[in-house]
Amino acid sequence: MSYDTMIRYGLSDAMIKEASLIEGLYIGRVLSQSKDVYRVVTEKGILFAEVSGKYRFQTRKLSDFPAVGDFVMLDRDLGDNGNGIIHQVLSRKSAFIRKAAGKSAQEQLVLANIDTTFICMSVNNDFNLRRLERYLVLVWESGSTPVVVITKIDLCEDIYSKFRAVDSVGNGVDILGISALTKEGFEDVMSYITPGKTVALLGSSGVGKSTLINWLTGQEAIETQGLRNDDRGRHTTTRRELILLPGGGMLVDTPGMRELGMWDSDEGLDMAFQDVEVYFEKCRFRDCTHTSEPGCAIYEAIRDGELSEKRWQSYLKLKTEDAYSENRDDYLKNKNEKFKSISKFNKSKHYR
Ligand SMILES: Nc1nc2c(ncn2[C@@H]2O[C@H](COP(=O)(O)OP(=O)(O)OP(=O)(O)O)[C@@H](O)[C@H]2O)c(=O)[nH]1
Ligand SMILES: [Zn+2]
Repeated sequence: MSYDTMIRYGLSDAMIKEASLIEGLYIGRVLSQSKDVYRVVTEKGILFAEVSGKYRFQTRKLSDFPAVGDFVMLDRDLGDNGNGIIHQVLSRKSAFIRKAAGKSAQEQLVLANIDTTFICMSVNNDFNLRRLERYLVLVWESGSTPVVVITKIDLCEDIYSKFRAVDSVGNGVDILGISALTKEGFEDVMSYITPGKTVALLGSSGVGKSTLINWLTGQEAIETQGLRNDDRGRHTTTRRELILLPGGGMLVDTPGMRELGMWDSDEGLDMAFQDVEVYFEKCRFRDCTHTSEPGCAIYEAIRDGELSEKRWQSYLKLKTEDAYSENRDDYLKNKNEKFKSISKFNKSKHYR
């Protein structure tokens, strides 16, 4: 079977392998969702679909239901004879989960299979390192890789200082500067949105996410180009919808941080605060609580100005809220390769 279209939409070898074990069904990817109805792209076109009755009945956790970005197994690949039926969701490589207060069974999937998440922050009043730290944890937790995108750099005289500030909390994540006005940074952004890759945009209202999407899509989303479109009536692009760019990569807007809720384990936090945690093993006592013990490396680092008191307070605050990430090793491996090319731009153009 040929999967050319689906591969353009990010279908991985692992997913093809997983799907090959399931007989008589077709692969699709969820582009958008409206209540229980999913808009799904398949090898042959775009159709609407719903989960099967059995699926609905057997699924205990909300987050096991399909969401935007999921690859699903359907009973058909064209919508000529009514809505398709989704029987299965293929294993996710990353997932943004909305934490509901209380029971984990109520956790809801917001976005799946995101490769890179652009944390967008503008140079003006939106610029806030404490919030950025939270975003970083949230993204690590999802299993996708964060990239900090500083927007509206045309409004800032000293972009170098912004880069350094972000770098002080980013622990080596890639940092880009863009301006929709001067068209700066386009290539750097596009270097992440390559064929088969899915990039999500995260950031507060007004930082320029829609502007960036319009800029990258050249005003018009072309996801239906070369495909049958079984949509009745005209399709207009809405929030939280996968958009296929002319060059082959995909883009999706996310709801704000508040809508995504908080987190519930530790790994994302560890990843985002490596610069803090490096001191822990230097404390004199193995079980140091970093409060009043003699020989506490955290205390000494703050005293000597190596670690900022604010940074430590952020860590403590977020630690109680917890975080999670599974892709730490992958990231570190990739980063070393990617860093060579990307940071060249940042370092040469903005840092110095
Ligand atoms: N100077 C300048 N203004 C920009 C730039 N990008 C966006 N803006 C302006 O910032 C404002 C907000 O941009 P949007 O793209 O709507 O921001 P958003 O993040 O999509 O905001 P929400 O739709 O509320 O989520 C608009 O007035 C844009 O014209 C930029 O690069 N430079
Ligand atoms: Zn200590």
